[in-house]
Amino acid sequence: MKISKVKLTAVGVPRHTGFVNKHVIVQLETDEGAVGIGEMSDFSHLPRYSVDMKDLEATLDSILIGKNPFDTADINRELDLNFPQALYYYEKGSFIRNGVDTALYDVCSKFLGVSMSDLLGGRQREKFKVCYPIFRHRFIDEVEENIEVVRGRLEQGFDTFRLYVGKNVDADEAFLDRVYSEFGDKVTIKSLDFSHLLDWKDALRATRRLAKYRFELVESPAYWNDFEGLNHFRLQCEFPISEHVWSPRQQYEMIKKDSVDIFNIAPVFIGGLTAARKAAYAAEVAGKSVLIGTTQELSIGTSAMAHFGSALPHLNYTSDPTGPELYIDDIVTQKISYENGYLRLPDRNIAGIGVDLDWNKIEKYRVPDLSWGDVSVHQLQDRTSQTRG
Ligand SMILES: O=C(O)C(=O)C[C@@H](O)[C@H](O)C(=O)O
Ligand SMILES: [Mg+2]
Ligand SMILES: [Mg+2]
Repeated sequence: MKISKVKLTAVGVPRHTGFVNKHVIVQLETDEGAVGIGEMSDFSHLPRYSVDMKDLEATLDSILIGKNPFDTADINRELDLNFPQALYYYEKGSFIRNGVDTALYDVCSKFLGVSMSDLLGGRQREKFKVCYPIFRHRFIDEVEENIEVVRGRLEQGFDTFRLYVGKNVDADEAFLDRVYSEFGDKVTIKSLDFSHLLDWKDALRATRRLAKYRFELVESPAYWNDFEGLNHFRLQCEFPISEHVWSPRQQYEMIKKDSVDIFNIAPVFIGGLTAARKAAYAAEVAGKSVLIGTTQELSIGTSAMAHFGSALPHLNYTSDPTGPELYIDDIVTQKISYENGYLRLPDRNIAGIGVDLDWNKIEKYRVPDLSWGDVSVHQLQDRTSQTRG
């Protein structure tokens, strides 16, 4: 089997918060007729550093056409050379590599007539627990809006939430207080996520202040790539620490400096399923736990993560992929499904990734390019369409 064509299509899909995220759908056509799909998810991070779609399609054509899609190691090596790791969380080269790598696994599993999970280690589970995000409070009056989100999602079966914190700790505290007084044991707060906004000492002060409330772990409580800072935090904090993995080098440093307890692994941030599997094996060798993170993918990206997560032996904490619930719509015929707060894998009898493109939806949300108008830092950090300063 040989790759004969690469097609990229950009879509802009709004979230319930009003914020529109742009994603690129990848189609890899082959001379055998099988077509693989993938998703380069959420280009809204760093919007002013924009990728030219035409140019990218031509580059991928030149790398991929004529290649056997089963040569995932060789193709990933070449993608790595063209879109190298940059030791940065939101590096767009990783998003690009991820979209292509997903499509490779999809086309190979479709060709073989097996579920994508069968190429990723098989299935230890048919579903795994996920949590719903509560985006960062800037103003105290956002607390009630977010309590409303908890109320609504709880009714849908999501009983576990994660909270972005660190910008207005009074509001963070007020939110936790309201959550536990209204919902008590019905609700679990999985994590406080500082998103690298604070120096580790400031993050430690805020964590100590919020520690009277129940939560399971603390994420990204230091500036990015501050491996020693994370280690200092970890040794002084009773909660397990998680950090996203965005390059093999960064993961190596975190292992060497004993910076974390849990690696938050998302294929989009490490550049593909192949890279994510390596990161998961490295975590296992180092004796660390894993959870699956997210950039808030649509159903294609989320399905790929469901397959990836099905085989992980040390998926010990609640994971994050809830994108299909955050967006007002999707671009597949049948969305990936959630049940009582669990992400369900597509049926094992379905060959490939388990979701199909819906071209009516794609036409509805199609955008010509990945460029952005004016967006504020707050809108980007807080994933909202609100322009309040
Ligand atoms: O755990 C995280 O950190 C995220 O989920 C990052 C978010 O910014 C996410 O990528 C989003 O787009 O909401
Ligand atoms: Mg995070
Ligand atoms: Mg994102």
